[in-house]
Order: sequence, then structure tokens, then C-alpha cells
Amino acid sequence: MEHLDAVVVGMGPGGEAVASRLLAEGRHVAVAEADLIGGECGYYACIPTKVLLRGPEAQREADGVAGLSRPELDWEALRSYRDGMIRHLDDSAQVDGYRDLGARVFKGRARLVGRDPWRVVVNGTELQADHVVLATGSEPVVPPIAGLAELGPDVVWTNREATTLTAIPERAVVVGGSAVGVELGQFLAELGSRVTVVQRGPRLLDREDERLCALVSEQFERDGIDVRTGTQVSAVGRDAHGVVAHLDDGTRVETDVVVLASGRRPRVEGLGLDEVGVDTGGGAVAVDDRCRLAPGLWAVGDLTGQAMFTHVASYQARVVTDNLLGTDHRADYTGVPRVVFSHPEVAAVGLTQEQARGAGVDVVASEVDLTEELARPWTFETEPQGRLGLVADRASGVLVGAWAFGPLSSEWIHTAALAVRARIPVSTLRRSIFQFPTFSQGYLAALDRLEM
Ligand SMILES: Cc1cc2nc3c(=O)[nH]c(=O)nc-3n(C[C@H](O)[C@H](O)[C@H](O)COP(=O)(O)OP(=O)(O)OC[C@H]3O[C@@H](n4cnc5c(N)ncnc54)[C@H](O)[C@@H]3O)c2cc1C
Ligand SMILES: NC(=O)c1ccc[n+]([C@@H]2O[C@H](COP(=O)([O-])OP(=O)(O)OC[C@H]3O[C@@H](n4cnc5c(N)ncnc54)[C@H](O)[C@@H]3O)[C@@H](O)[C@H]2O)c1
Repeated sequence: MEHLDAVVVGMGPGGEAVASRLLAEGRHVAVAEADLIGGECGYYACIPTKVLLRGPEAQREADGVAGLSRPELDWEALRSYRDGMIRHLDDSAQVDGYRDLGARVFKGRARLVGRDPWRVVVNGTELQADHVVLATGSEPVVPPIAGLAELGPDVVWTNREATTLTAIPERAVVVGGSAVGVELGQFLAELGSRVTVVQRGPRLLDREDERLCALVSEQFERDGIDVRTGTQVSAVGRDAHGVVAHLDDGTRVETDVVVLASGRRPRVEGLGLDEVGVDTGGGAVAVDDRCRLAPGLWAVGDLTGQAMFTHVASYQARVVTDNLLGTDHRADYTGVPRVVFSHPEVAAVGLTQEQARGAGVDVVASEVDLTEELARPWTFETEPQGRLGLVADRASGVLVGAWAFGPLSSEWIHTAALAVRARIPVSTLRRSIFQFPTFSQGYLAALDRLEM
């Protein structure tokens, strides 16, 4: 039986980062991928959503720039570029690429079958290894909606059907109003769908700061998106007008597609964890701070149930490979940025005010309307938007959280992300110099307003 240094199970961004580093360090590695090397992120999530959202974003931007008018969006051309960006759902170049780097590449579903040493079976081949790294990602939660199973994938879309769509539906009901619901809902509306977002939680993006949620809701209202909060779809069916979604507040919405955006769960099923004595209870795998499940068994990415982001999967891959290669590295999730690529972009980091209070922080907060403070929003567009909120700890004099709403906030949130992670004193931040004219200059105004 073949004995390897490591087997990587699942080749999304987490698995790819682990495999690439180990191969670069000269390790003997096998990788197993059940679907496409590149994972959910590359084909059905991050990449296609950001490509699809960019066209309507550029339209809005042009619309808002003095001297320009709204350009036409060529859906066929956008779709075709999206197809190229998702490699036409073909990973043969990646398979060849990893083989060229010296990896054993298996296209198939892998399963743990034993330990001491670790043993993995894929496509009928059994592999032995010192280390196994699990990186099998997550899958959409299908909510218990009566009649859902009877409507096929033409009507019931997960992120996969939504991101590979070929025609814009006339009407869409989006179930769930967090990151996936906001990105897909806004994109569909911008491309001409009549969109209803049904959000069980009390507000859109309900885990974020209330102020940020309110700003997103106001934007959705301006965009003509119908948002129903505090309710859920209880049943779906067909009538003479098409598909009907029945909400538990007694209302009904006619639609052409039902888009599921109601969360994701770690993909643990069929991994054989119970057979090797690792109990998951069906949920995320419980890794320690080195992302280790047992000696020689590691996990990264959405499977770990940590903040489900590609950058977290990549970070955990660094943690695992450092430890595996002999350097002690403990994961620290302080200051992970969270961005929703809506229009305008929504970004956050660290604790919300509410979470900070719950954690016993002596909270001091501030908010600035960047259009009142800065030149940049006005040089950027004629009807600008931009807000920045900070959450600080009076006792320790550092930022513990921040949120931002405005163009490119996915970029300028990183000042706060670094400040939160590195515990840079507010007094130091106040003495920083920011380029004029940028959105980042808003930090000085927001820092000045912190009463500490
Ligand atoms: C619509 C949408 C948009 C998103 N946008 C962003 C974004 O802009 N930025 C961001 O940071 N995050 C985004 N995310 C989240 C991001 O996609 C995930 O956090 C990321 O893909 C996690 O990477 P991963 O490697 O853990 O898993 P995945 O990308 O899910 O990859 C796991 C891989 O494992 C394979 N696999 C599963 N089981 C097995 C098995 N038994 N054997 C072999 N292979 C197996 C799967 O086929 C898959 O290819 C988005 C998510 C969605 C749904
Ligand atoms: N830009 C990004 O980085 C990005 C984009 C999309 C997704 N993601 C990640 O993907 C993961 C999944 O995102 P998500 O938005 O699907 O999940 P989520 O868990 O963040 O939110 C799900 C939302 O759906 C609502 N909900 C749940 N069940 C419902 C029901 N039956 N009816 C109506 N509403 C219901 C919840 O109230 C919640 O607000 C997240 O961890 C997210 O961070 C990241």
C-alpha cells in the first residue's frame, strides 16, 4: 500500500492551500476531490458572485459620475465572462497542474477507513499517510418548506444554480437575508428580476451591527427589493400563475424561482469520522487551536464551522501546514474581516456594539457620515454614500470592532481589521496619517468622536 506524507481530502481553497504548501516543501502528497478542484468558492460561490455583481456595480458607478451616463449591460457577454472565470466547470488544468507538482491526484469521494497509521480510501484505492487534512467545505441548508422537494432544480436554486444561471428569472423569492441572500438578491434585482427576500431573522444581515443592517435595508428599499423580515416560507406549490410561496405571516408571493440562502452546514457526512473514533455529532468538526482533530488528523475551512470565508480557510491552511512542518502555530480569529459585496459594499470586523457589551467590554462607539466629513465620496460620485462605525474598549483603549458601508469598503475595512487584530491603541491610530482624498480618512473623524 502506498504510504504518503499527507492526504488532502477536498480541494477547495482550504485544501488547495494545504496541498500547494506541502508540495512546495517537497512532501509526498495525494489529493482527493469529489467534484472540481477549486471547490465551491471557485465555481459556485465567491468567484461567480463577484463577477456577476461587478457589471451592475459599474453601471451604478457610471450612473453616479458627473459627465457619464448609465452604460448598457450585455448579459450574454457578462455570462460568458462568468463562464470563463468558473473555467466552464472544467478542472482538467488543475488536475494536470497538481500532477506536474508531484501530487497523486484522485477525482473521487474520499473516506477515512482507519488510523495508526491514517488510511483513506478513494476510488477503490487505499492510501496510508502520516497526516490527513480534511477540507470538505460546506453545503447549503435546505429549510423544511412543504412542497420544496416536488419543485425541481429549475425552480429551487441553491447557490450553485443561482451562480451558474443562464437566464434572468422574471421573479425570485430569496429565502434568507444574510450574505448569500443579500448578494444574490441584489444581483437578481439589478438584472431585472422582481425580488422578494424572506428573512426569518429580525433584519437583513442580522448578525451585524443594527446600524449597518438598517443602511442595507434602506438601500434594498431604494432598489425596489421587497424585504419581509421576521417571517419564513412555510410552503411552496404551483398555481395557474406559476410558483407560489406561502409565508407563515399568511401572505403569498408569486415567483419563478425560489433561491435558498438560509445558511450552510459543514460537510461531514460520509467522511468516515465515526469509524476512526472522531465524534462530530453531525455538526462541524471540533478542531483545537492548531486545527487538529487527533494526532496527524487536521481540518480546515468551512468544515470547521469557523467563520465560513475563503480567507479563513486559507489562514487555517497556514496554521495546519506550519504545525505539520514543525512550527508551533495557534489559530487566532481576532479581526477577521467580513464583507458582503453588495452595492454599496458592506464590511465589518470584530465585535458589534451588542456583542461587545455582552462580552463585558466598556463600550464606547462612534459613527460618521463620510459624506459630511470627506472629499473622497464627492470626488467619487455625485450622490455619495459612506458610513463608518467604530466600537472601542474604554478600559484598554483599543478598537474591538468596526463596520463600514460605502464604495470599496471591502478594501478600507482592513485598517480596522489590522487595528483590532494587533490591538493598536486608539491614541496611535489618532496620530496616523491617511492619504487625501480617500475613504480611509474617515477613520480620523470616527476616532476623534470616540469619547475615551
Ligand atoms: C454564494 C456564496 C458566495 C460567497 N462569497 C464569498 C466571498 O466573496 N468571500 C469569501 O471569503 N467567502 C465567500 N463565500 C464562502 C466560501 O465559498 C467558503 O468559505 C469557502 O469556499 C470554503 O472553502 P473550503 O475549502 O472550506 O470548502 P469548499 O470551497 O466548499 O471546498 C470543499 C471541496 O471539498 C470537496 N469534497 C467534499 N467532500 C469530499 C470528499 N469526501 N472527498 C473529496 N472531496 C470532497 C468538495 O467537492 C469541494 O470541492 C461564499 C459562499 C457562498 C455560498
Ligand atoms: N462575501 C462573502 O464573504 C460571503 C458571501 C456569501 C456567503 N458567505 C458565507 O457563506 C455562509 C453562508 O451564508 P448564508 O447567508 O447562506 O448563511 P447565514 O447563516 O449567514 O445566514 C442565513 C440567514 O438565513 C435566515 N434563515 C435561516 N432559515 C431561514 C428560513 N427558513 N426562512 C427565512 N430565513 C431563514 C437566517 O435568519 C439568516 O439570517 C456564511 O458563513 C457567509 O459568511 C460569505
